[in-house]
Amino acid sequence: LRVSIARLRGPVSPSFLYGYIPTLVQDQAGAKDFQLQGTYGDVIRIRAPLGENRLLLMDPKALHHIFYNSGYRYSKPTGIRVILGAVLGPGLFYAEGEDHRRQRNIVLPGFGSRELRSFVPIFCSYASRMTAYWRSIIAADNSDSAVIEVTSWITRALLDATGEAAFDYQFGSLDNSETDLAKAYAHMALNVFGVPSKLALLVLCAMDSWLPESVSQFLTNIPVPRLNVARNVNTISTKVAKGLVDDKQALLLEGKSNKDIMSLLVKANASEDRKKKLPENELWAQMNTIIVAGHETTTNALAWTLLELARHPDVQTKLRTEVRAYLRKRAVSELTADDFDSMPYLTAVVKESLRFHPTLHHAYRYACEDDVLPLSQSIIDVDGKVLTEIPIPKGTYVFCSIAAYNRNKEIFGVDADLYNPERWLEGTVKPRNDTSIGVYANLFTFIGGKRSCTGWRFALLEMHAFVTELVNGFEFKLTADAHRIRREPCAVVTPTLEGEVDKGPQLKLKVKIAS
Ligand code: HEM
Repeated sequence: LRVSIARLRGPVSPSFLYGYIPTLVQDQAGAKDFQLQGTYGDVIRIRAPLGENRLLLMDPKALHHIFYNSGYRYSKPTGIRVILGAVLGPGLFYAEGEDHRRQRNIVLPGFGSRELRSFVPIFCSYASRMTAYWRSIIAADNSDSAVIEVTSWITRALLDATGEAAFDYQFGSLDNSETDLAKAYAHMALNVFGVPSKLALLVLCAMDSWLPESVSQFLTNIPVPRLNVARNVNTISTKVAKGLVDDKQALLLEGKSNKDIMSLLVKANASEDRKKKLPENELWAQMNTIIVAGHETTTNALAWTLLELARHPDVQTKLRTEVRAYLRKRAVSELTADDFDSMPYLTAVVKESLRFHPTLHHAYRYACEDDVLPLSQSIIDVDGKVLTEIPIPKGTYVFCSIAAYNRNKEIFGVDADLYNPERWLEGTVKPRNDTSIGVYANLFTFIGGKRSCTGWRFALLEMHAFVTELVNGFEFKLTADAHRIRREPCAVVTPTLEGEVDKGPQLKLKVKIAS
């Protein structure tokens, strides 16, 4: 098969030096993907700096091949990896190949369904503590409503919930936003990964495609503001992690040990079996990884859910009616995971929010060997040749578009571009089959295969707990500046306000005590 990815169709590059990369990544998350998908289909050639060809991919079969059939033959690109390594250390996000397999086998048992279901009371309790603060803000206004910037509250509630569930540790950031850890994490994604300048993108592309890994590693030591933030987060969170590990080790020596994820990791660290062992730096890195992967992602997933509820009052009312009818009938003080499963519209709203606003809009992959990608639908290249598969040379960089896959009309229905939870109840979504992607509901949101999100059940339980508490207690309405809300691409898709991006994450909603 004699085709080169250079002959695939794609947008014209505005610059030889920078290629199309700034246009792709400086726009709002997913915006260019949706536009290009409409013009070129599910496989798009993107020019990178100096004429390099990359792929923007949303074809289901090709993505299934990369994530399910290829083992570790597609790795994370070096630039992204070494920066993640600088923030989080050599944990799951950073590791590749055998290191990754070993780490994942040790970490996964902590994320089993039974273990996580036992965390539901913790999630419900932090949701209710957060809403108690909201009630006092509203009461202080002497009214029945107030405008609240919801992301700063949710992020602290989830930092605390993650700390208690995963590490049996109280971060206390809901009660005190000035703790070192809460301060380090505030705005971290935006400050490290927020829209980079053209020059920064050029350096990142060089790290990904041309420079040896050792040089890229060295470059992460350069004292520029973004990397200073990354290193600062790593220093502070590693200090907390070391303290925690010492505490858990002391408990273990006394023969006491808890069921939280950290206790499990510390036990693994004490193992004599090399395959089950995590060296200490990897142990600290897992904690950093779980905190960052755990709370930034779910915070934004919840923020986008509240925004869509404010945009769709009919959905919000229907959801509140279901939740209240169920809570009245159940009349218990503590909800369980089974209770969430008994509210189908709640689950439909959560699924639709995760589909429409995947918190990570791209997964970045790099072909470590020559390969051939099978396609769901044939494509036509610039020479008019019909292709049913495409050869991928070693070293090809692939932007796997989670955002665009989640809007595939064959899978999610002809109105996939609209927010509509009913699709999950009306049987519109194609049932899962052998070539489906994703660990949950046919969604690519948590990706799939060997590197799928380990915390997807954790996130779902948190989302169900928080949405139940929030819609039961409050009505959400848009404020006058809602038209300025941006889907800011900064590793996780974060709401910001046009013209005020430098102020950090912002989602202001009118929050009214629900009648
Ligand atoms: C709505 C919330 C969440 C979303 C959308 C999400 C999404 C993702 C995605 C897309 C990846 C793969 C990234 C890649 O390989 O390029 C990932 C990995 C990961 N996630 Fe999540 N995540 C969420 C919540 C969580 C939570 C709550 C935790 C832990 C408490 C967690 C822990 C992890 C870890 C440890 C990895 C690395 C897995 C590996 O490489 O083996 N995530 N997540």
